[in-house]
Amino acid sequence: MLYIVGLGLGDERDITIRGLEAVKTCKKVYIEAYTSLLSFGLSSDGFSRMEKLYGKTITIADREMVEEKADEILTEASKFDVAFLVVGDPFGATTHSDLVVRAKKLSVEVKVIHNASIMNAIGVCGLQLYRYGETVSIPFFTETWRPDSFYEKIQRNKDLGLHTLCLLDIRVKEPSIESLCRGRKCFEPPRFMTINTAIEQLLEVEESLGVSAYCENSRCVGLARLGYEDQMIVAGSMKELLGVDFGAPLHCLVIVGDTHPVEEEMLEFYTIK
Ligand SMILES: C[S@@+](CC[C@H](N)C(=O)[O-])C[C@H]1O[C@@H](n2cnc3c(N)ncnc32)[C@H](O)[C@@H]1O
Repeated sequence: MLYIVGLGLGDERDITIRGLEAVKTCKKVYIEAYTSLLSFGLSSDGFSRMEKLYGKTITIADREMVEEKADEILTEASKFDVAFLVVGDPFGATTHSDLVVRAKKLSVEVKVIHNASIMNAIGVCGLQLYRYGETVSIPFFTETWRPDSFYEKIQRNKDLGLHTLCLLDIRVKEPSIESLCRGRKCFEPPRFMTINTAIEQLLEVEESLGVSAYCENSRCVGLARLGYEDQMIVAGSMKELLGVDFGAPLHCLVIVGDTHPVEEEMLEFYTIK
Protein backbone atom coordinates (compact mmCIF):
# COMPACT_ATOMS: atom_id res chain seq x y z
CA MET A 1 0.00 0.00 0.00
CA LEU A 2 1.17 3.53 -0.77
CA TYR A 3 -0.07 6.05 1.78
CA ILE A 4 0.11 9.66 0.59
CA VAL A 5 -0.09 11.59 3.83
CA GLY A 6 -0.72 15.34 4.21
CA LEU A 7 1.30 16.93 7.01
CA GLY A 8 -0.77 20.13 7.26
CA LEU A 9 0.63 23.62 7.45
CA GLY A 10 2.43 23.86 10.78
CA ASP A 11 5.16 21.67 12.25
CA GLU A 12 5.52 17.88 12.55
CA ARG A 13 2.71 17.75 15.15
CA ASP A 14 0.12 18.79 12.57
CA ILE A 15 -0.05 15.31 11.06
CA THR A 16 -3.53 13.82 11.68
CA ILE A 17 -4.00 10.84 14.00
CA ARG A 18 -5.05 8.84 10.94
CA GLY A 19 -1.86 9.93 9.13
CA LEU A 20 0.38 9.07 12.07
CA GLU A 21 -1.22 5.64 12.43
CA ALA A 22 -0.54 4.97 8.74
CA VAL A 23 3.10 6.15 8.98
CA LYS A 24 3.70 3.88 11.96
CA THR A 25 2.68 0.82 9.92
CA CYS A 26 5.08 1.66 7.07
CA LYS A 27 8.45 0.08 6.43
CA LYS A 28 9.69 3.00 4.33
CA VAL A 29 8.84 6.70 4.68
CA TYR A 30 9.59 9.41 2.10
CA ILE A 31 8.95 13.16 2.34
CA GLU A 32 8.68 15.47 -0.69
CA ALA A 33 11.51 18.00 -0.73
CA TYR A 34 9.80 20.97 -2.37
CA THR A 35 8.03 22.65 0.56
CA SER A 36 9.37 20.44 3.35
CA LEU A 37 12.88 21.94 3.10
CA LEU A 38 11.39 25.30 4.00
CA SER A 39 9.01 23.96 6.61
CA PHE A 40 11.37 21.55 8.35
CA GLY A 41 14.84 21.94 6.81
CA LEU A 42 15.56 25.45 8.05
CA SER A 43 15.89 24.51 11.71
CA SER A 44 18.81 22.22 12.50
CA ASP A 45 16.59 19.61 14.16
CA GLY A 46 13.44 19.93 11.98
CA PHE A 47 13.68 16.52 10.33
CA SER A 48 15.02 14.72 13.40
CA ARG A 49 12.10 15.98 15.52
CA MET A 50 9.81 14.52 12.89
CA GLU A 51 11.64 11.18 12.85
CA LYS A 52 11.48 11.02 16.63
CA LEU A 53 7.75 11.75 16.79
CA TYR A 54 6.88 9.36 13.94
CA GLY A 55 9.38 6.71 15.09
CA LYS A 56 10.73 6.27 11.52
CA THR A 57 13.74 7.13 9.39
CA ILE A 58 12.58 9.56 6.73
CA THR A 59 14.09 9.84 3.22
CA ILE A 60 13.88 13.23 1.51
CA ALA A 61 12.61 12.75 -2.04
CA ASP A 62 13.63 15.52 -4.43
CA ARG A 63 11.74 16.24 -7.63
CA GLU A 64 14.01 13.95 -9.64
CA MET A 65 13.42 11.09 -7.26
CA VAL A 66 9.65 11.57 -7.40
CA GLU A 67 9.53 11.94 -11.19
CA GLU A 68 12.20 9.49 -12.30
CA LYS A 69 12.32 6.97 -9.54
CA ALA A 70 8.61 6.86 -8.81
CA ASP A 71 8.52 3.30 -10.13
CA GLU A 72 11.05 2.25 -7.46
CA ILE A 73 8.88 3.76 -4.73
CA LEU A 74 5.84 2.05 -6.26
CA THR A 75 7.62 -1.30 -6.55
CA GLU A 76 8.37 -1.05 -2.84
CA ALA A 77 4.74 -0.13 -2.17
CA SER A 78 3.63 -3.27 -4.06
CA LYS A 79 5.59 -5.36 -1.55
CA PHE A 80 5.15 -3.51 1.74
CA ASP A 81 3.56 -0.36 3.20
CA VAL A 82 5.25 2.86 2.10
CA ALA A 83 4.34 6.42 3.18
CA PHE A 84 4.91 9.49 1.05
CA LEU A 85 4.63 12.63 3.21
CA VAL A 86 3.55 15.92 1.69
CA VAL A 87 3.56 19.32 3.42
CA GLY A 88 -0.02 20.64 3.35
CA ASP A 89 -2.44 18.38 1.49
CA PRO A 90 -1.53 15.78 -1.19
CA PHE A 91 -3.85 17.59 -3.59
CA GLY A 92 -3.34 21.18 -2.40
CA ALA A 93 -1.85 23.37 -5.16
CA THR A 94 1.08 21.04 -5.94
CA THR A 95 -0.87 17.90 -6.69
CA HIS A 96 0.55 14.42 -6.50
CA SER A 97 -1.95 13.12 -9.03
CA ASP A 98 0.87 11.77 -11.20
CA LEU A 99 2.00 9.42 -8.45
CA VAL A 100 -1.59 8.24 -7.93
CA VAL A 101 -2.10 7.61 -11.65
CA ARG A 102 1.17 5.65 -11.93
CA ALA A 103 0.26 3.63 -8.85
CA LYS A 104 -3.17 2.75 -10.26
CA LYS A 105 -1.57 1.67 -13.56
CA LEU A 106 0.73 -0.69 -11.64
CA SER A 107 -2.21 -1.91 -9.52
CA VAL A 108 -0.57 -0.56 -6.36
CA GLU A 109 -3.16 0.32 -3.75
CA VAL A 110 -3.16 3.98 -2.74
CA LYS A 111 -4.67 5.66 0.26
CA VAL A 112 -4.67 9.46 0.53
CA ILE A 113 -4.84 11.02 3.99
CA HIS A 114 -5.86 14.67 3.78
CA ASN A 115 -4.81 17.63 5.89
CA ALA A 116 -4.96 21.44 5.95
CA SER A 117 -3.29 23.09 2.96
CA ILE A 118 -2.44 26.43 1.44
CA MET A 119 -6.08 26.47 0.33
CA ASN A 120 -6.77 27.55 3.94
CA ALA A 121 -5.25 30.94 3.01
CA ILE A 122 -8.41 31.55 1.03
CA GLY A 123 -10.68 31.78 4.06
CA VAL A 124 -8.38 32.65 6.95
CA CYS A 125 -8.00 36.25 5.78
CA GLY A 126 -11.79 36.67 5.82
CA LEU A 127 -12.47 36.39 2.11
CA GLN A 128 -14.87 33.81 0.71
CA LEU A 129 -14.04 30.88 -1.58
CA TYR A 130 -16.95 31.76 -3.90
CA ARG A 131 -15.40 35.14 -4.63
CA TYR A 132 -11.97 33.98 -5.84
CA GLY A 133 -10.85 33.67 -9.43
CA GLU A 134 -7.96 31.67 -10.85
CA THR A 135 -4.92 31.19 -8.57
CA VAL A 136 -1.58 32.38 -9.97
CA SER A 137 2.08 31.58 -9.30
CA ILE A 138 4.68 34.33 -9.27
CA PRO A 139 8.13 33.10 -10.34
CA PHE A 140 11.43 34.82 -9.42
CA PHE A 141 12.55 37.23 -12.15
CA THR A 142 16.10 36.91 -13.43
CA GLU A 143 18.14 39.37 -15.50
CA THR A 144 16.96 37.72 -18.70
CA TRP A 145 13.67 36.06 -17.73
CA ARG A 146 10.81 38.23 -16.57
CA PRO A 147 7.64 36.23 -17.21
CA ASP A 148 4.28 37.98 -16.85
CA SER A 149 1.68 35.34 -17.67
CA PHE A 150 0.12 35.83 -14.22
CA TYR A 151 -0.82 39.42 -15.18
CA GLU A 152 -3.56 38.49 -17.64
CA LYS A 153 -5.13 36.15 -15.08
CA ILE A 154 -5.11 38.79 -12.34
CA GLN A 155 -6.69 41.22 -14.75
CA ARG A 156 -9.40 38.75 -15.72
CA ASN A 157 -10.16 38.16 -12.04
CA LYS A 158 -10.25 41.89 -11.41
CA ASP A 159 -12.66 42.50 -14.31
CA LEU A 160 -15.00 39.95 -12.72
CA GLY A 161 -14.58 41.52 -9.26
CA LEU A 162 -12.81 38.37 -7.98
CA HIS A 163 -9.92 37.96 -5.54
CA THR A 164 -6.60 36.41 -6.67
CA LEU A 165 -4.50 34.06 -4.54
CA CYS A 166 -0.83 34.43 -5.53
CA LEU A 167 1.51 31.56 -4.64
CA LEU A 168 5.14 32.59 -4.49
CA ASP A 169 8.17 30.89 -5.96
CA ILE A 170 10.46 28.51 -4.08
CA ARG A 171 13.86 27.67 -5.63
CA VAL A 172 15.33 24.43 -4.36
CA LYS A 173 18.98 23.77 -5.18
CA GLU A 174 18.96 20.13 -6.24
CA PRO A 175 22.54 19.19 -5.19
CA SER A 176 21.84 20.56 -1.73
CA ILE A 177 18.98 18.11 -1.36
CA GLU A 178 21.43 15.31 -2.09
CA SER A 179 23.71 16.50 0.69
CA LEU A 180 20.72 16.92 2.95
CA CYS A 181 19.58 13.37 2.22
CA ARG A 182 22.99 12.04 3.10
CA GLY A 183 24.42 14.24 5.82
CA ARG A 184 21.41 16.32 6.86
CA LYS A 185 23.80 19.05 7.93
CA CYS A 186 25.42 21.22 5.31
CA PHE A 187 22.98 22.47 2.73
CA GLU A 188 22.22 25.78 1.18
CA PRO A 189 18.71 26.81 2.20
CA PRO A 190 16.27 27.08 -0.69
CA ARG A 191 15.28 30.57 -1.79
CA PHE A 192 11.70 31.57 -1.11
CA MET A 193 9.93 34.62 -2.46
CA THR A 194 8.80 37.17 0.10
CA ILE A 195 5.55 39.10 -0.15
CA ASN A 196 7.67 42.24 -0.65
CA THR A 197 9.52 40.82 -3.68
CA ALA A 198 6.24 39.57 -5.14
CA ILE A 199 4.72 43.06 -4.89
CA GLU A 200 7.84 44.66 -6.40
CA GLN A 201 7.66 42.27 -9.35
CA LEU A 202 3.90 42.75 -9.74
CA LEU A 203 4.33 46.54 -9.86
CA GLU A 204 7.19 46.23 -12.35
CA VAL A 205 4.95 44.21 -14.68
CA GLU A 206 2.07 46.66 -14.25
CA GLU A 207 4.41 49.49 -15.20
CA SER A 208 5.63 47.74 -18.33
CA LEU A 209 2.20 46.51 -19.50
CA GLY A 210 0.19 49.41 -18.09
CA VAL A 211 -3.29 47.90 -18.43
CA SER A 212 -4.29 48.79 -14.85
CA ALA A 213 -4.98 45.32 -13.50
CA TYR A 214 -3.82 46.79 -10.17
CA CYS A 215 -1.65 49.62 -8.84
CA GLU A 216 0.29 50.48 -5.70
CA ASN A 217 -2.99 51.49 -4.02
CA SER A 218 -4.67 48.13 -4.71
CA ARG A 219 -5.78 46.33 -1.57
CA CYS A 220 -3.99 43.08 -0.73
CA VAL A 221 -3.55 40.65 2.14
CA GLY A 222 -0.10 39.25 2.94
CA LEU A 223 -0.05 35.88 4.72
CA ALA A 224 3.11 34.41 6.24
CA ARG A 225 3.71 31.07 8.01
CA LEU A 226 0.06 30.00 8.03
CA GLY A 227 -0.59 27.30 10.57
CA TYR A 228 2.41 28.26 12.76
CA GLU A 229 2.13 29.89 16.18
CA ASP A 230 3.57 33.09 14.73
CA GLN A 231 1.49 33.23 11.55
CA MET A 232 1.09 36.77 10.25
CA ILE A 233 -1.81 38.22 8.26
CA VAL A 234 -1.72 41.89 7.25
CA ALA A 235 -4.13 43.74 4.94
CA GLY A 236 -3.24 47.02 3.24
CA SER A 237 -2.38 48.59 -0.08
CA MET A 238 0.52 47.16 -2.09
CA LYS A 239 2.51 50.26 -1.11
CA GLU A 240 1.79 49.71 2.60
CA LEU A 241 2.63 46.00 2.49
CA LEU A 242 5.98 46.80 0.85
CA GLY A 243 7.00 48.33 4.19
CA VAL A 244 6.04 45.29 6.32
CA ASP A 245 8.62 42.70 7.40
CA PHE A 246 6.76 39.39 7.17
CA GLY A 247 9.71 37.35 8.46
CA ALA A 248 10.48 33.68 7.85
CA PRO A 249 8.90 31.54 5.07
CA LEU A 250 6.48 30.63 3.65
CA HIS A 251 4.62 33.62 2.24
CA CYS A 252 1.65 34.14 -0.08
CA LEU A 253 -0.43 37.10 -1.20
CA VAL A 254 -4.08 37.79 -1.98
CA ILE A 255 -5.09 40.64 -4.29
CA VAL A 256 -8.54 41.68 -3.09
CA GLY A 257 -11.39 42.08 -5.59
CA ASP A 258 -14.89 43.40 -4.85
CA THR A 259 -15.92 42.64 -1.28
CA HIS A 260 -19.07 41.56 0.52
CA PRO A 261 -19.86 43.49 3.75
CA VAL A 262 -18.97 40.40 5.86
CA GLU A 263 -15.62 40.15 4.08
CA GLU A 264 -15.06 43.84 4.88
CA GLU A 265 -15.71 43.21 8.59
CA MET A 266 -13.19 40.37 8.65
CA LEU A 267 -10.56 42.28 6.65
CA GLU A 268 -10.83 45.10 9.15
CA PHE A 269 -9.15 42.88 11.80
CA TYR A 270 -6.03 42.61 9.68
CA THR A 271 -5.88 46.11 8.21
CA ILE A 272 -2.88 48.34 8.97
CA LYS A 273 -4.21 51.21 11.11
C1 LIG B 1 2.63 25.37 -4.61
S1 LIG B 1 2.19 25.52 -2.96
C2 LIG B 1 2.33 23.93 -2.21
C3 LIG B 1 1.14 23.66 -1.42
C4 LIG B 1 1.20 22.52 -0.44
N1 LIG B 1 1.38 21.25 -1.08
C5 LIG B 1 -0.12 22.54 0.32
O1 LIG B 1 -0.95 21.66 0.14
O2 LIG B 1 -0.30 23.49 1.10
C6 LIG B 1 3.55 26.30 -2.25
C7 LIG B 1 3.30 27.77 -2.09
O3 LIG B 1 2.19 27.98 -1.23
C8 LIG B 1 2.45 29.05 -0.32
N2 LIG B 1 2.47 28.48 1.04
C9 LIG B 1 2.59 27.17 1.38
N3 LIG B 1 2.52 27.00 2.71
C10 LIG B 1 2.35 28.25 3.23
C11 LIG B 1 2.19 28.74 4.56
N4 LIG B 1 2.22 27.92 5.60
N5 LIG B 1 2.01 30.09 4.73
C12 LIG B 1 2.00 30.92 3.67
N6 LIG B 1 2.13 30.51 2.40
C13 LIG B 1 2.31 29.19 2.17
C14 LIG B 1 3.79 29.65 -0.70
O4 LIG B 1 3.56 30.75 -1.57
C15 LIG B 1 4.46 28.47 -1.39
O5 LIG B 1 5.42 28.87 -2.30
